[in-house]
Amino acid sequence: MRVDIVTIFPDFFGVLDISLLGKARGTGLLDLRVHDLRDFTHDRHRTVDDTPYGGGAGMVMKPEPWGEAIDSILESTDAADPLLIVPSPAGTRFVQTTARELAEEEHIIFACGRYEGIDQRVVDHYSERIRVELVSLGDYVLNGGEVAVMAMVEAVGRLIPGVVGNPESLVEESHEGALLEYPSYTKPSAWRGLDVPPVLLSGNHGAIERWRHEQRVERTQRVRPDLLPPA
Ligand SMILES: Nc1ncccc1[N+](=O)[O-]
Repeated sequence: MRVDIVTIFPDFFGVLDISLLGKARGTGLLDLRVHDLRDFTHDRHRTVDDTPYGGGAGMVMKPEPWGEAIDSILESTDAADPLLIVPSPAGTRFVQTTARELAEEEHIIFACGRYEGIDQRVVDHYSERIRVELVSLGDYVLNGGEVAVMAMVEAVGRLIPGVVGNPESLVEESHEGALLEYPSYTKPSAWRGLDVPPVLLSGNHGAIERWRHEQRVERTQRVRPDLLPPA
């Protein structure tokens, strides 16, 4: 999979050189490229935004640099059907099924805009040429799309076959099914007066599986009843 990120804060994504995603980049499983939007400006101040037509607070990102940046990426891709994702609070909610769907994509371009947004014509122009999706990480306000893209790249990247060593560890996770995951324990069996639930030390795999399922149901009912199928 190829992923291009366009941002005015390219250094923000330096952290993607480490850990699992860093390894995936090294082995070619993930071709991640970060672009500085200001490299697609031509004025001395490398201007990327301006005041909004119609008035109002904040600044809006100018369409021209975005057009040049996205055109340059599209001109360099082998993908038949690249997807442009614009993180936005006005987008559809990013959930685990979104991550799974995106993990099947050949080429994703992430456009990190400021919260005030990118000139609407960028979305309108590219919607005529490729798939464009506004995606929201959650109902809160960030100053820009970078944090959202970091989360999305991690959630998607770890699902790419070969990125996570043991695919088994991807299965019993929160949000894979409707239920949240069960609590986990490791050595020592006693810590600060707290013991590991004895069933987990019993070696009785049937009992352990039953206990784990009960824990998932109880936790989901307590924390996220909205995830449970209607009774
Ligand atoms: N919540 C957000 N706020 C600003 C930009 C992007 C956002 N998001 O969720 O993708």
